[in-house]
Amino acid sequence: MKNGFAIQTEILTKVYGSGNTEVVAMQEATMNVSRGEVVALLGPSGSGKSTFLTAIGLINPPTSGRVFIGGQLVLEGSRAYTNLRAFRRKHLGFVFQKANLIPFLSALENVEIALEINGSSHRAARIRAMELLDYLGVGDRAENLPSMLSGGQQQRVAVARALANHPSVILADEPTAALDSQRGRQVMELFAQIAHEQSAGVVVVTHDHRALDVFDTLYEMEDGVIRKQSEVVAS
Ligand SMILES: Nc1ncnc2c1ncn2[C@@H]1O[C@H](COP(=O)(O)OP(=O)(O)OP(=O)(O)O)[C@@H](O)[C@H]1O
Repeated sequence: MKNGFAIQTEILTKVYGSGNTEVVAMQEATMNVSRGEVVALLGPSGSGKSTFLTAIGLINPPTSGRVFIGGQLVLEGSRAYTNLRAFRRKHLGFVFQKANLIPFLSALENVEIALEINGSSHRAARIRAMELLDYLGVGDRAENLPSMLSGGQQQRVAVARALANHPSVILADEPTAALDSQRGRQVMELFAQIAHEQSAGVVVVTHDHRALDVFDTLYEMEDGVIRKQSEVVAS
């Protein structure tokens, strides 16, 4: 059952704790991300951005509400409609604030391993990993260990790893926090390029307001509520 959406959420709510320690971290959060759309999710610290991202990333299920990925119902509250680990590996790519590369593997091997875990042969993994590093502009650093790469180069390798299995959804949590503004902008531009060229839905949580023009859509989260930026401006 395919439709034009990479991600759809219906009134996601997340409540942590109970009684007087109860925190409503996310309230009726609804967001539709098309294939090929790159979205920024902004908002102050503690507003619920990570809670939302980890819910659509199938890591931290919502208390209630539904998550669809590629038109398929995957979660309804904490009830899973599929094997979440396998589904995550196949359909989702994650990029974090720090590249989190395996320090004793080369850039190439860091990407290869993501493919081999998913069943690729060593030979096929090597070819695809090299293609990805070239695509991301770090092909010439393939044999280097992460410690020999700059922060921006490491982040590009992390993006290559996230793309390895052709995910339909890419989720990034403050991917430019450790980068200077020029390299941060390049990484944001890369996300836009990936969304447009690979028809993936991309959601980037960011505090970085310097490169917002690369995004198709901006959402703002405040006190657990998500609104599209145009609605924020209009109100
Ligand atoms: N495991 C948890 N148990 C209890 N409360 C939590 C838990 N995780 C998050 N919260 C609370 O939920 C709210 C939203 O947190 P969340 O981490 O989603 O915000 P955020 O917008 O990602 O913040 P930041 O930008 O600082 O990362 C906060 O009030 C936080 O304290």
